[in-house]
Amino acid sequence: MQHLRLVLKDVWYLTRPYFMSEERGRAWALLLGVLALTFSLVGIDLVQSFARNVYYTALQQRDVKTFLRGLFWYVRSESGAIIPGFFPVAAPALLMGVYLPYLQQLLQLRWRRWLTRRMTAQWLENQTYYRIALVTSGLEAGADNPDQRIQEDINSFISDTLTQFVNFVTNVVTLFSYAGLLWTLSGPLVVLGITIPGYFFWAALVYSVFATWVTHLVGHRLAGLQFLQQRTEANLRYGLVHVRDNAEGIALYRGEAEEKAGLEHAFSAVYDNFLAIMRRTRMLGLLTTGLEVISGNFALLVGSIRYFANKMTFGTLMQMVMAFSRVQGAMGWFSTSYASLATWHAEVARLATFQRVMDRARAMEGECRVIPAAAGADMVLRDLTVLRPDGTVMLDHVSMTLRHGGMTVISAPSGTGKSTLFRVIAGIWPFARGEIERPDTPMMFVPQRPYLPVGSLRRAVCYPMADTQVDDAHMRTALAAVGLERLLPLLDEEAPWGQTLSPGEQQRLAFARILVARPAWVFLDESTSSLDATAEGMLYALLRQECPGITIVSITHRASLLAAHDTCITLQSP
Ligand SMILES: Nc1ncnc2c1ncn2[C@@H]1O[C@H](COP(=O)(O)OP(=O)(O)OP(=O)(O)O)[C@@H](O)[C@H]1O
Repeated sequence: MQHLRLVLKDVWYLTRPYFMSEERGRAWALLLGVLALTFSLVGIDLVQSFARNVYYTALQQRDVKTFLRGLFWYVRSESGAIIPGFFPVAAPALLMGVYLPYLQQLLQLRWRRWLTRRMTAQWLENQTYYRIALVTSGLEAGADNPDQRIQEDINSFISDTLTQFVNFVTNVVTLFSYAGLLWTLSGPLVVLGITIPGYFFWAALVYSVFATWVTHLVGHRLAGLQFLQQRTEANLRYGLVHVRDNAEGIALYRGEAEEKAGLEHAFSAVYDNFLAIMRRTRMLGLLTTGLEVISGNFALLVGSIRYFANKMTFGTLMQMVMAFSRVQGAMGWFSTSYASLATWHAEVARLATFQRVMDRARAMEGECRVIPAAAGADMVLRDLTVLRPDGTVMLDHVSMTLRHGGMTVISAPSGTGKSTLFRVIAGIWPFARGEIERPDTPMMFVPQRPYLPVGSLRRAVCYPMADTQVDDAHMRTALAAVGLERLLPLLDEEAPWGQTLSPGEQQRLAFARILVARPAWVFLDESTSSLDATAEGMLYALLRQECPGITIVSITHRASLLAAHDTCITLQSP
C-alpha cells in the first residue's frame, strides 16, 4: 500500500504540471471526452444487455415480431421501459468505439509534445545537462541516459498512464454496474430452508475471487520477470553501444573475442529470462483459458436453477450469464495486469527520478559571486575556493589577476584543478566560493578535445554560431590559415567529424573557430597538446596577428609554450 502511494505520488508529480499548464483547457477537455466516451460505452453495453434479454426470450418463444422490432427498432423491458434495439445503437456505439482511442491518442500526442518541450528546455537550461553528472553518482537509475528518458520514456509513460487509467475506470465501472445488475436480476434462492438473496451475485463473487486468487498465484511472478527482461535488454544494448563508442581501442587491442564473450553472456541473460516469461505465460494461458471455459458453464449452471424452477425467463438467464462474464473480466483485469503495471511502474520511477535530478541540478546555486566589470578591464579572482562535488577542497583561497590583452599561462601538476578553475570562470562549476570580477565581453573556452557537432564540416567550424551567421570567405580563410586547406572541398559534407579528423586536426579546427568567432578572451586548456611545437607556435602567433588585442589564458605542461606567454601563474594544491 505504501508502495502504491509512492507510485501515485510520482505519477502526480509528473502529471500535474501538464494539467495545470497553459494547455490545461485542451488537456482537461480531451480527458473528459475520453472519460465520457468510456462511461457511455459501458452504459450502452449495460442497456443493451436488457435489449438482449428481450430478444432471447422472443427467440425462445418464437416471437418473430418482437425479435425483429427489437433488432431494428426498440424493445420494451419487463418494467415497460423503452430500450433502443441493436441497430439503432450500433452506429453511435461504433463511432464512440473509434473516437475513444482517437481522443486518447490526441491527448497523448499533445501531452508528449508539451512534456518533451519542457524537459528538453529544462535539460538544456543553465547547463543542467552538464550539472546532472555533478549532482548524481551517474549510476542513479533514471539520471543515466537522458536521451532515452526524453525520447522513449516520456512517450511510454504518457501512453501507459492513459491506458492504465482508462482501463482502470472502465473496469471499475463495469464491475460495479454489472455486479449491481446481477444482484437485481438474480432473485433469492432457498437452500435447506435458508433464503439467499441475490444468490447469483454471491456465487459470481465467490467464483471471481477464487479465479482471481488462482490467477494471481500463477501470474504474479510474471511482473518480476518482465522487469528483469527490461534490465537484461538494457544491458545488452549498453554492451553494444560500448563497443561502438570504443571501436578504436578495442580494434587496437584486438579485443574482439573478449567483447564477443561479454555480448554473448549479455544475450544469454535475455534469452533465459524470455524463456522463463514464455513458460510462465503458457501456464497462465492454460489457467485463464480453462477458467474461461469453466466460467461460462458455471454461470449457466448456477443461473439455470431458477430458470428450471420457472422463476426466470430465458432472456434473463442469458443476461445474467453475460453480466457474470463482465464481472469476471473486470476482476480478471485487476489480477492479470501485473506485467503491464510493473512495466508502467518502472517507467514512472525512471522519469520521476530524471525530473527530480533535473530539478536538483537546476536549483543548485553556486556560492561564487560574479561581478561584471568593464569590457576592457582585467579579470580578478579573489579568495576563490574550489571544491570537488563531494565537498573536498581542490583549490584553497586562490587570488589572481588575469591581465586584459595579456598572455597568461596557468601551470600546476596534473589533477590540481586547472581545468576546473576554467570551469568556475566559465560559470559551469557550481562548487566554488569567493569572488570573480569578470569583464563583460565575449569569451571562448577551448578544451583539449574540441566538441564537434553532428552535421556538416561547415557547421563544425562555425559552432556555436549558426553557419548562416558566418561569412563564407572569412571561414575559408580561417580554415586555410590553421593548415586545414585540404578540408575546404569537404565543407558541406556530413560525416562523424569527431572520429574522422585526427586529434591534431581537431585542435587546428578549434583555432579556426576562434578566428571565425573573434572573442575578446580565449581560454585554451591544453588546446595544442596533439600538435608539434612548430604548429603550436604558428597557431598562437596566428591568434595574436588575426585577433589584435585578444586576451589569452592557457593551461599547458609544455616548456616551449610557457616561454611564449608574458605571465605565468602557478597553482598550489591545498
Ligand atoms: N566531474 C567531476 N566529478 C568529480 N571530480 C572531478 C570532476 N572533474 C574533475 N574532478 C576532480 O577534480 C580534480 C582536478 O581536476 P582537473 O581536471 O581540474 O585537474 P587539472 O589540473 O586540469 O589536471 P590535468 O593537468 O591532468 O588536466 C581531480 O582530482 C579530478 O578527479
